[in-house]
Amino acid sequence: MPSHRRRAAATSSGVHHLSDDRVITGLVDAADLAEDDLVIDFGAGPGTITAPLARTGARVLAVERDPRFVDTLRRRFATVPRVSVVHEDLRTVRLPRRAFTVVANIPFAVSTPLLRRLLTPVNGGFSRAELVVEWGLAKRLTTTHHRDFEAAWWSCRYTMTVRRRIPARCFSPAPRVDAAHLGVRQRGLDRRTLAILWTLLSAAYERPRLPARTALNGRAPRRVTHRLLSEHSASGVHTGQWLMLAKTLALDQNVVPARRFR
Ligand SMILES: C[S@@+](CC[C@H](N)C(=O)[O-])C[C@H]1O[C@@H](n2cnc3c(N)ncnc32)[C@H](O)[C@@H]1O
Repeated sequence: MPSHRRRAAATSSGVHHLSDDRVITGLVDAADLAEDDLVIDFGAGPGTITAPLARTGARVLAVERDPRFVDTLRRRFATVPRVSVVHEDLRTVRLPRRAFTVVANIPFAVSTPLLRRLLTPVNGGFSRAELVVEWGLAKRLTTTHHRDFEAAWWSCRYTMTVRRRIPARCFSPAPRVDAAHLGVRQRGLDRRTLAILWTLLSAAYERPRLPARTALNGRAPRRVTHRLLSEHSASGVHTGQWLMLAKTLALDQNVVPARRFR
């Protein structure tokens, strides 16, 4: 699509295309894809990121909701068998069971629904991502203390790193706020540790005003929670402390995690 038409389409649909080649290259390079890896470009638009992803030799799923972009993508990649264009909503499209990577610049409004689909389940194929997200969201995700259960769960399961700040001028048209290139990698915790982690976090965040070690009474031995946690409530506990506690308890066969994971 010529750039003036892309700009017009973007403005009319409120989408912000990446227009800075260094940012696009940074996203694709950071994904470190090997031939035949599976990578998903959610919100592929006219193929800004799809094209360099395809050049890595990986197999690319370009997911796009807007039929005009879907037409563009189908024409542009008609002779590239490694690219499959999927005309679906990223919030509901079926996700692959085999291991996959995500590299995407999606509208800020659907960042959290997408993260929820990728980072919450324990059985999915998702392993890592290089994402463009709103700067404020990136800062909230990469802090070490979390106000809510969901963000705490994500940050215990995945390392999340701001690789760079992306100024608004790197998009066309420019959004009102800056963005971030966020890298996401699985920590590779085993299933029992994950189950215990879930049990601990849900119990502590259910009673957010209590010191976490009090909220955990009955879920974990007091001698361990009192040694590893201070008087802080759930949001005052560092991600590293949650991980240490879960790994310690995973070694104790008397600790039984919540039913959901058994
Ligand atoms: C910010 S643009 C990015 C386009 C391209 N990836 C780029 O970086 O230039 C976001 C794209 O996501 C698409 N989109 C928005 N909501 C979507 C949804 N729920 N499911 C799939 N695609 C969506 C828009 O149509 C648009 O093409």
